[in-house]
Amino acid sequence: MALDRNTAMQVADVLSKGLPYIQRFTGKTVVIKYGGNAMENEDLKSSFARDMVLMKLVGINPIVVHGGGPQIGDLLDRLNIKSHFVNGMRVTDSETMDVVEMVLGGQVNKEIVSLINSHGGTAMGLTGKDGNLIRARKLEVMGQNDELNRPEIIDIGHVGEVEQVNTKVIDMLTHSDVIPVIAPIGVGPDGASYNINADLVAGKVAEAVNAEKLILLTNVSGLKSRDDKVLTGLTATQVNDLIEDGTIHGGMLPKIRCALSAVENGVRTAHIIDGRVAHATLLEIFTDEGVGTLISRD
Ligand SMILES: Nc1ncnc2c1ncn2[C@@H]1O[C@H](COP(=O)(O)OP(=O)(O)O)[C@@H](O)[C@H]1O
Ligand SMILES: CC(=O)N[C@@H](CCC(=O)OP(=O)(O)O)C(=O)O
Repeated sequence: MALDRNTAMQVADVLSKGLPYIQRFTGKTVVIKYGGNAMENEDLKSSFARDMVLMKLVGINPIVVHGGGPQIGDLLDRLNIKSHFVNGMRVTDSETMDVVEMVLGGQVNKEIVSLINSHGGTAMGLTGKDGNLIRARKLEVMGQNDELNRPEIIDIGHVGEVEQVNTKVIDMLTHSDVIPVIAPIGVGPDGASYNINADLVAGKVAEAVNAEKLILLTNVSGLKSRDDKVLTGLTATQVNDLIEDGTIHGGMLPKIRCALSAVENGVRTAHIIDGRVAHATLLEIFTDEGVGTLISRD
């Protein structure tokens, strides 16, 4: 059906307003951490997939790193396997690692790949094991030994941190028309699998590819002040102050830490945005206002 003249003018106006952003970001790489709420609702899923396809078509290179904590939790429940977290990391024994690998590398990764492809893109899914994309080492977590009243390293199993990202594999894909979709599983020197927090992987991938932006989709409207207002623009020093005075805590802490590390290691800006808003990624890239918190170097 043809658009009426007014609507057609509005469409032309919106497209034309996107021009400066397309000019600024074409040829640049943007790493997007996708997870949480944005992955559980059909409309949000398809708006995310369309955003990735559109970005690619206007010359931006999107790289998707996904989570899937709730999906791992669901399958563990169905299998009657208990799961708990230390410092925001899932304690991962061998049995849990098998489930993590099945859910992240199989179910969630392939769902995102086919979602993007069904909207006209060409996405390819990888775990950190494919092409040795994410080399990992065991993560050492400090805890308190109450009996001896001193800190000690707690063994949380097959949980890793990123040692190195093989950018050759990513370059191969981004220089073609392919959108890489990465599951946060790392590989150790002996070929073992490591379960890695998806925010950490997104941050390290963004650093390794010198991304223009790291975008972390989450379930709040952005980084908030003590009186619950979204803080729209912050420098690294301001973020450090908010960590020190306790304004940032819980699940936001690891997210913010990897955003900070990213901007301090070459990524131009990091964005914490609301994954519950349709087309959140597009709004963040193609408008000045954005939809969350922008963190930049000092
Ligand atoms: N200053 C803050 N601003 C916003 N959220 C915060 C802040 N401090 C702590 N949080 C908490 O961090 C949560 C986001 O982290 P998390 O639940 O781990 O996100 P995700 O599941 O998207 O990775 C928010 O829902 C909120 O409860
Ligand atoms: C070590 C660790 O905790 N790994 C995460 C990996 C998935 C993830 O990070 O998913 P979200 O981003 O959706 O939370 C986990 O097992 O849940």
